[in-house]
Amino acid sequence: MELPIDFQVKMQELLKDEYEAFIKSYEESKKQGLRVNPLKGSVDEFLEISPFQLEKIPWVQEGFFYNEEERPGKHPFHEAGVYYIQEPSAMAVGEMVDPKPGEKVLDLCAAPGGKTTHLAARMAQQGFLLANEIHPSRARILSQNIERLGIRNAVVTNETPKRLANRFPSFFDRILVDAPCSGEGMFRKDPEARAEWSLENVVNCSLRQIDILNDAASMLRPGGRLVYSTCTFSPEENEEVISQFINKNPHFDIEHVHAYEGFDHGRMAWVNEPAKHLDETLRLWPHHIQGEGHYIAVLRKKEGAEPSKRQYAETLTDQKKLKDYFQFAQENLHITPQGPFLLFGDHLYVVPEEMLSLKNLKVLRPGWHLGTMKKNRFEPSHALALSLKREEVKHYLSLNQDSREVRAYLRGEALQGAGPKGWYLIEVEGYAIGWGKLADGTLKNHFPKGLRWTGRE
Ligand SMILES: C[S@@+](CC[C@H](N)C(=O)[O-])C[C@H]1O[C@@H](n2cnc3c(N)ncnc32)[C@H](O)[C@@H]1O
Repeated sequence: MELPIDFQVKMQELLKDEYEAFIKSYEESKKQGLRVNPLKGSVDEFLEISPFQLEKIPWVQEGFFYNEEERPGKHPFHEAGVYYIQEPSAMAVGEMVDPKPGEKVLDLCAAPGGKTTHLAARMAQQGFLLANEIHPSRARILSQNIERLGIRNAVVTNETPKRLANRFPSFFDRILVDAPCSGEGMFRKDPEARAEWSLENVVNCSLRQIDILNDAASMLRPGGRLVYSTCTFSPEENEEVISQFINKNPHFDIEHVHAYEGFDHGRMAWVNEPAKHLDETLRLWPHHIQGEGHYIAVLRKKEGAEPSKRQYAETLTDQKKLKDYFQFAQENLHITPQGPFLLFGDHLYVVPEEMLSLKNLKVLRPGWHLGTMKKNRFEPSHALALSLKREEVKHYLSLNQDSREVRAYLRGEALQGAGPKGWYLIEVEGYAIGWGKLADGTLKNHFPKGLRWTGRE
């Protein structure tokens, strides 16, 4: 593998005796990982039917290594959001954020959603998760992944950190800044990261990271936890960013976190003015663990006063407008998702409790999308299907993972069905994968056109 020469020289100077082991790791193949989504079912349930050879990743509750020749991204389980494919080291970050159900959590640089979906798993559908991404096309992918994983309590925005900081001062219990970086830790995985790398870009990245971190810090409530992570090795983007930030913000401390076997610590000697406890931050090296390079710092804001005035989101008060929705729920569901409701055009959402007003912000998903108010009827959304369990619906059709029908459904074909008319939750091995609408023995396919397996087996 061809690595930039300046990068090699720099790493040799930094790592000295360790350099040889480090550079040798580039000859080994990268490790692949998937994280089971507990919002869909337990790890044990999945292991009983998993067609993949899995090996536990020690540092994450639901994480597994899988073999290179396996293709979990092309299995119907992927469409059902049963797992998220994620680089194993990256899974350590969500574990360090460690959000709890009911909290207010911000993922500031969130696309494509690896860490957001991990945070959502820990929050167990309770609380408010704001997932933000600055690039519009990446924000759309983030939003799709949130839908696929069946997450009910997330809002997706496409904003700059600055504009969010103005709206959410001292608000969140936990914030993740998974910062845009020079990507040195992904060289083994991503040829583009190798091609784009330069010493100058490392410096530019560090300047941007400081700005993002400052904005994030202002959105954290007193006593809250802020996690900063990168997938790069350069001290300028890691120990240096954290030292500069802590030295200028004495109301923040670096927290001690558990280091799993093979995890290393931030290097005091790599910066001029190291912050206190900088050696409590974590470094993950590809020659010490089965994963790519990462850096993680966990910070805590000291206790202090919180702002008293907040402008909360305006939600729907006149539920008469929702007659068709309630009728749909009565006919097809055993539950009736309750508000706070929000109508965004014709689209009906349930917004997370305690959500502030999003007026004038670019919002892709203001909450749990239930469906669309059509003329005299309600049409349930794909997001609703993917977030439902069998016991929550009146009708379902369960397909086998190897069946011809499941592939036909994913291609957008109609299926045969028998039973009362109505909306059927289509499942693969008990995991919801989309809607079908039954009439006269035919289940009309409602798997979204943009997601269909056209041209695929
Ligand atoms: C390391 S990636 C995030 C990966 C993501 N957290 C995950 O686990 O899937 C960093 C993200 O920051 C975004 N970004 C780029 N410039 C930014 C800026 N100035 N402010 C905030 N985010 C930015 C990038 O578009 C990118 O999606």
